[in-house]
Parts: sequence; C-alpha cells; structure tokens
Amino acid sequence: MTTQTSATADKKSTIEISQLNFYYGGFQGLKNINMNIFEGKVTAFIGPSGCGKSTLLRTFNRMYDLYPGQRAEGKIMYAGKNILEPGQDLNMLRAKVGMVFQKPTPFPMSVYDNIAFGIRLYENLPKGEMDERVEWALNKAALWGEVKDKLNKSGLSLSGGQQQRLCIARGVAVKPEVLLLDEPTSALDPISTAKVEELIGELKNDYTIAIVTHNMQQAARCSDYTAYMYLGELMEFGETDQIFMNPARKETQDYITGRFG
Ligand SMILES: Nc1ncnc2c1ncn2[C@@H]1O[C@H](COP(=O)(O)OP(=O)(O)OP(=O)(O)O)[C@@H](O)[C@H]1O
Repeated sequence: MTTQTSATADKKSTIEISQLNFYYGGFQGLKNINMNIFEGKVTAFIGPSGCGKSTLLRTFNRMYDLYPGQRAEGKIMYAGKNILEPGQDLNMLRAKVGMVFQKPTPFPMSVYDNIAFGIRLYENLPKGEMDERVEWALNKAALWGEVKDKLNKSGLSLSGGQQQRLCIARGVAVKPEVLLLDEPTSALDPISTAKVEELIGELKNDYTIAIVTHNMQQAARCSDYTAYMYLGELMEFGETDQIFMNPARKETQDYITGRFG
C-alpha cells in the first residue's frame, strides 16, 4: 500500500501508472504500482539495490520489450493511450520518452553524427537545419562550448562527463516530452555530476524528467517529487521536501537517514 500525500492530487500528469505489475519470467519485479509522473517536474526514484527502480523506469518507454520473457500488466497512460497495449508505435514512443543510461554510451562516430543519427531516424532535415538542431541540442545539454571545435572528432574521444552530456544531447535532439535518466551520474566525477545536476534543473523547463539515483543528496537537490521503492513496491510517494523532511513512513525515514541498507 503506497502512502501518497494530497499535494500530488491536483497536478497535471504526463504519465499515469495504475495497477502495474512486471515479471521477469516467473519473478515479479514490480507489484501493483500506482502513481503519476507530473508534467514539467523532476521525479526521483530511490530505494535499496534491487527494489525495482530501473525496472519501473524501463516500463515508461517499453524498453523491456527488447528482452524475451519480460512482461508488464496494468496501465501506463501516456498521450491518451495505454502504452502497454499491443499495436503501439514503439519507435515513436521511444522518441517521445527518451532514455539516458548509467554508463555513457556514445555511438562510435563523430560528435556531430552522434546527435544527427537519431534525428535522421525521424526527420529529413536539410543540412542547414540539421546543423542548427545539432547546435541547439548541444547547447541544451550545456556541451556546445566545449565541443563546437570538435564536431568531427569521435564521440568516444570526449571525457566521461562530456560523453554523458552528449548522450543527454542525443536524447534531447529528437525533441522528446519525457526524459528517463537511469543513474546518469554514477560513473561521473563530482564536477561532471554537478554539471549534469545543473542541467537537469534547466531541462525541466521543457521536459518531464524521471531519474533513478542512489544518491540521496542528488534526489533532494534535483527533484520535485520522490518515490521510495522497496522489494518491487512503491512504499511512499510525495513532494521531495516532504519525503526528506517529514516522511509518512518509518521505512522511508530509515532509508533516507542511512539506517537501512
Ligand atoms: N534481466 C533480469 N532477469 C531477472 N531478474 C531481473 C532482471 N533484471 C532485474 N531483475 C531483478 O528485478 C529486481 C529489480 O531490479 P532493478 O534493476 O529494477 O532494481 P534497482 O532498484 O534498479 O536496483 P539497482 O539500484 O541495484 O540498480 C531485482 O530483484 C533484480 O534481481
């Protein structure tokens, strides 16, 4: 049974999750999840290792569909449709609900093509417009200044922090509505982490963001809402300030104060 505060009741939702169950073969990874992801806000998912944070994030764009034996039941309403139903345009869904992974994963191609590649899958832009879009996306990811003279260099030649911002730029370039960030800073040094956190604060002006993090300070700093998960269940969900200052459940309190796990 999830504890939810009333402050979450009257906000506009981008994604509405109800009675969501998820299975890895015979193992149930998510149990009856009910929550909303609010428009233009950052929602952080926290909880001990293996509690289902990444599993939940991967249902929002049906990333799990790429793996046999994994299935979801219930409802995830996005743009007026239950995306779990058959017959969805998954390429379009993944363009609208983009994802950035824990480890930076640039393609083995130039910085420019790392951005242009994804755009070409969905749009046929003339060269001038493509150049503008690439610059726009790199600017959005706070990377343009550092790479504008290296656009033809390999994406793999950038530092880890720059590679992660390149991946964020790649996600932003196709103009998604939602960005899913799965521990986006866990492989980064503190300076790169601070840059990505600052970026998250700016990106939420244009996008709805869901982030999985092990870093309590990061969740407290970056998010508007926090969801605490445990053993595949959503234990508590509410405004970040309330979850951190005055959680309704003792389990949440124990986790965020480090008395658990
Ligand atoms: N491919 C898989 N096959 C079977 N079980 C899996 C698979 N991936 C994850 N699980 C199980 O599902 C549960 C949830 O895993 P998940 O990766 O979502 O947790 P998490 O909260 O993101 O953990 P972490 O913080 O360690 O990344 C765990 O018990 C895990 O062992």
